[in-house]
Amino acid sequence: MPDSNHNADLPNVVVIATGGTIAGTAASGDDGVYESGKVGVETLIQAVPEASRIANLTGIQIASIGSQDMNDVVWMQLAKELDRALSDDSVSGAVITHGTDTMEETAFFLNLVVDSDKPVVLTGAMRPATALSADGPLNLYNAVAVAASTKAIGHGVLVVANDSIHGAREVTKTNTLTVQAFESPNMGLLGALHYGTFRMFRKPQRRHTTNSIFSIRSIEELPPVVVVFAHSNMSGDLIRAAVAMGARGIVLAGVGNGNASNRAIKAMLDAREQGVVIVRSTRSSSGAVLRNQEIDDDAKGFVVSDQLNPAKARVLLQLGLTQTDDVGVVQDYFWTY
Ligand SMILES: NC(=O)CC[C@H](N)C(=O)O
Repeated sequence: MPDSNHNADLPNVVVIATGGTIAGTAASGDDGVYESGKVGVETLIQAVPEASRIANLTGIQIASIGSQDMNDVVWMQLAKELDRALSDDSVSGAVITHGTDTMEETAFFLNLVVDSDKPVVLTGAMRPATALSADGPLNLYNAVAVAASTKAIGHGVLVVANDSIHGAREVTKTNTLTVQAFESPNMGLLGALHYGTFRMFRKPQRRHTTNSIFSIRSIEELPPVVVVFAHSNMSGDLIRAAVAMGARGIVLAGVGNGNASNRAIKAMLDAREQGVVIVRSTRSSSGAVLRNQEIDDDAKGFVVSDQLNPAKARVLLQLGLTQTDDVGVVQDYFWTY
């Protein structure tokens, strides 16, 4: 890995690029219309020479996609490449550049399948590389600072954006446009940054990385799991369609306490009879869905998502179904991860 610019006194950090706005380009600095994933990893690294003063950076390009196109195949590649990189004793940590839209899902997936306590930091940008006041360069610099530091060891996979350090389990995208696009609604931040200097406030309580039973070394593919969004006048049609297309799990983005219309609940019970695992999550942006609140989960055989939003509940259910479809065991995963 070492090249002519290698500085033996600095930590080595791998930068794995997947695309997103951080690598996006527009026709001019004030153009909000842009294409994701146009700039390669070497250009991204060269655009932030300050980052190469805090770590030796090695770039790996995994994909060049907007994260709306992120999928299980890229996840497998990404997690296996990350696992390989972190197994190298000379590597201190990794940064993954990623579109912001589904960053929280990829972060949570990696948090559960990567078997290393070295810092893994996802970052991205809300403004393309060519924009006025692009936010990507400082986000990348900050992400490298965290990935290079022993202070970030053992905190699970992190998301760094806009001077904040979030945990993979809690972080969610809460704004479609502004640079302050991420929050951790139930728990708050894990740490805060100021031009690469940072403090960690706490460690995540739930199991992750080296403490997780899921491992990328034993997973080749993930089972089909879909999210169905609840709303007024909801029928059971989409739940029946999910079963017909072969879903092994369905996450309900329920109203309030993870609820849905009688017709939808009836379709969920029919799905259960066919062995489909049902997880009740919520479309509300904070709080938890707990067992037997409004709905008798014990009698119906449903699982509740605790604090995981529907997108993250989908990730844990996919991983859970690689091990079992026993709803008691799956429920335990939702209490512990
Ligand atoms: N700001 C962004 O990164 C969003 C761009 C794109 N939709 C993506 O998620 O990659």
